[in-house]
Amino acid sequence: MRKYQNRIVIKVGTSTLTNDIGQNDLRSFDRLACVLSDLQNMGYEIILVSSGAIAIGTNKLQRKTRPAGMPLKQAAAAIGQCSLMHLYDKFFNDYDKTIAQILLNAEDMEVEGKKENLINTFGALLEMGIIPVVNENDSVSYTEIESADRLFGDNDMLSAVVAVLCKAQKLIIMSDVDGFFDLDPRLHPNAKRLECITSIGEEIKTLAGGAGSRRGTGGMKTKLQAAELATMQGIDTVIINGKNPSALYKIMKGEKVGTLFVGKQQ
Ligand SMILES: Nc1ncnc2c1ncn2[C@@H]1O[C@H](COP(=O)(O)OP(=O)(O)O)[C@@H](O)[C@H]1O
Ligand SMILES: N[C@@H](CCC(=O)OP(=O)(O)O)C(=O)O
Repeated sequence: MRKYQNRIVIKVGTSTLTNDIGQNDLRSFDRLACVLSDLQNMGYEIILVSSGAIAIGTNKLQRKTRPAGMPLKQAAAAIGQCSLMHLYDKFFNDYDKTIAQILLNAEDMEVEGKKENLINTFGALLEMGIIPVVNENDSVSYTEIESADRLFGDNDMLSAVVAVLCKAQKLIIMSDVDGFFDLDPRLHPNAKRLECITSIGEEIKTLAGGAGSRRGTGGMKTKLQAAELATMQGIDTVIINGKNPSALYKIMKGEKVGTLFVGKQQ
């Protein structure tokens, strides 16, 4: 697959955008907007895939825990998506950047006409120097929130699908840990980070556990699935800690940060 050398897809998870008591982590939003705007000033084309709608909506509804029933989860996503985009708009605006919202579901990519439209929309936005902010269209697709195998029920996977669709050079997945470890670092303090993974075999898959916080979904399992999809198409995928987005500068310089999954030679 021919790729756009300066195009990068960055995915940020709920665990980075909200704090331990479920409130919006404004410093995280600000740091992220600053670094992504700066990278765009350096000539990179940026596509942001952002989770957070359900958690932010839950917070806005003054509920302590994520709603259990599907209609309420979808309602929370609809409420939270507005706040999420308002926050991004505000922080990116501080750095003179315009953003655009794209809500989509994995099945949209399977319909040829829709796929073409999406490619054209992304292309037009990027050409105008606008930063697309993508999330699942949670209020119309319950499979995205609660599918049994979660293959497409997660923004990790959606970010890989977007990276392939947009022929990105790199996919960066930001989480609340420093990368992919040989054991879940929250449960095993002595777990070791793997710096570079050239092939995602069964051995690696058994190391990936589920979500670490009550706010995150999917954990490393879905990040690994995303890395597998992207690397198969030759897209290097890096998992880093979202609390330190300035690590992105290092990645662009080819320095080792987090865990790199090397894209297959095409
Ligand atoms: N092998 C592993 N290496 C690193 N983290 C892991 C691993 N297995 C499970 N995890 C868990 O995955 C969590 C990150 O995923 P998740 O909770 O879904 O967050 P996010 O909102 O960033 O997607 C970490 O907090 C960690 O507890
Ligand atoms: N679309 C959902 C995100 C679901 C999801 O994948 O969350 P996360 O594991 O934090 O990336 C939302 O915006 O709340």
